[in-house]
Amino acid sequence: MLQATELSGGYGSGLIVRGVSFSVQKGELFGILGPNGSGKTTLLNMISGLTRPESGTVAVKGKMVDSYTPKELARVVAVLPQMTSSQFAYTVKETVSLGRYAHQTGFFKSWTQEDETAVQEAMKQTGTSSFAEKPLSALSGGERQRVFLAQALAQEPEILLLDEPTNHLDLSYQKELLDLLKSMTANGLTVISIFHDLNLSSLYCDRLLLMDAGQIHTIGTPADIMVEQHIQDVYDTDVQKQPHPEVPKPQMSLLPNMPALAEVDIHEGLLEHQPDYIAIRPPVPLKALSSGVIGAGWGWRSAFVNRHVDKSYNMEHFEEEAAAFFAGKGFDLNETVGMMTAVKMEDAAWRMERQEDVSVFAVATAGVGNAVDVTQPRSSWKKQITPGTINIWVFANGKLSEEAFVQGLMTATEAKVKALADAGVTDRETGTMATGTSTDSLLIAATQRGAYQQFAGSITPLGIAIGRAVYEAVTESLQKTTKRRENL
Ligand SMILES: Nc1ncnc2c1ncn2[C@@H]1O[C@H](COP(=O)(O)OP(=O)(O)OP(=O)(O)O)[C@@H](O)[C@H]1O
Repeated sequence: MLQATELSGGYGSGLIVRGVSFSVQKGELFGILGPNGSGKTTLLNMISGLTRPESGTVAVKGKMVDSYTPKELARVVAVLPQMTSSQFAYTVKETVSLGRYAHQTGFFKSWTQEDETAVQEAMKQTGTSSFAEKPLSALSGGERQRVFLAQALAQEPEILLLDEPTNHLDLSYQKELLDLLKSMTANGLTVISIFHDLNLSSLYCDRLLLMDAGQIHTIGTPADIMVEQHIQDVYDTDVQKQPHPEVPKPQMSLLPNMPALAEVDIHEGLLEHQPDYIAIRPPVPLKALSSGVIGAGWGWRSAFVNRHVDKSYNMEHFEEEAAAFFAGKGFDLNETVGMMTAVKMEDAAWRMERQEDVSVFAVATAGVGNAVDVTQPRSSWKKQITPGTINIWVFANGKLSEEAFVQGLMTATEAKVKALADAGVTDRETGTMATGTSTDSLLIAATQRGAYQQFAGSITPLGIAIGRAVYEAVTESLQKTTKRRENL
């Protein structure tokens, strides 16, 4: 649809854009990224024919841009116009109607039904119909931006060129505009747009071109561009990549400059003992990965609670009931990991283990009424879920990689299984050694301060500390719950 070949040029002396070549296919949403002054607008102006390149060519639908008459080109390529104050006296509809000039023919340039339909449709698509008769001067910056988009759409182009179209738009209009562009590209419109927001461009664009000092740094899919090193090289800024929670597109988070943080230790002294729960409210939020009833998954958490419930506890609506309980005790549900167990809180056990430059504080409540050997065949859903469970908390006093978090979960699980084996716990249904219970829960939380721990496998300092602390805490809690059962 559009082919740029060896484009170079600028303003008078000196080249701003140097040797840029790329092609855009029909129906693509193609993003141009790059720092301030890297030449994005200059490149877009060359594509639209506004600026003549010093050398190189732009072909639109196989024909050189400079061989189109302005009107011919305007029927194919629309540019989101830049706002000027002289336009403020026009109404919204008049402004949008200007987009039709390329389609008007004949000396008197009469307004046809087709023109009217295109204008109405463009206003509808951009949500500007309701203020059609208002002057532009009476609109907010975001509303004006949408009016100019409507003007470009009224042109009914095949290629739409946009320079930071989400400028001035609030979150919901940014999404609406990009959803609209995406649906229009699905219907064959080709969109080439400059973006400043890396994450939005990664979410919506099919391909991206990353400019650096007038040249192409990288061109490719969002996954090709959203590489920490590329972004750091071009923007000279520290970023960290993570997956979008729902869409397979990478996202970048800025890493602010932070003062060196004082080390914090999670230890026994922080344990809060209540008759029906134990809790830790650490002095700083901890980065956590858990399977808690509340606060599962990744998050920064400022409270950890393990709550005792009776064996007859109705599990049917346990999520709502648990949320109400934790909130009632003053825990912020957005920042809390909450677990539940039939184990009495007096039977909780904990252990601190230090290994080289890292320490681990583990807390366990180990009830094995529902002990299961996961390696045995069985029907997949239990007849009756009862709250008999092993809940394990692993607090690591160190800075953990994501790899270490995942390995930490493995190491803690291995330690739990060994504790069960050594205690001779069996699966009642199969008579074989139990590997856990039917509803075990696990948390690993780290201060993210202190020595960096890349790994938490079984022979690393962190892994050894986790293995020892979890084994001892689970074993002691098992002894306590077993004793309580025997005394009944
Ligand atoms: N009309 C002009 N005359 C002279 N120099 C210009 C003109 N417009 C831009 N420049 C210069 O060209 C360089 C690239 O500008 P351009 O606007 O293309 O960058 P950009 O990547 O779009 O930047 P931004 O992200 O800030 O919008 C800048 O150094 C700028 O000062």
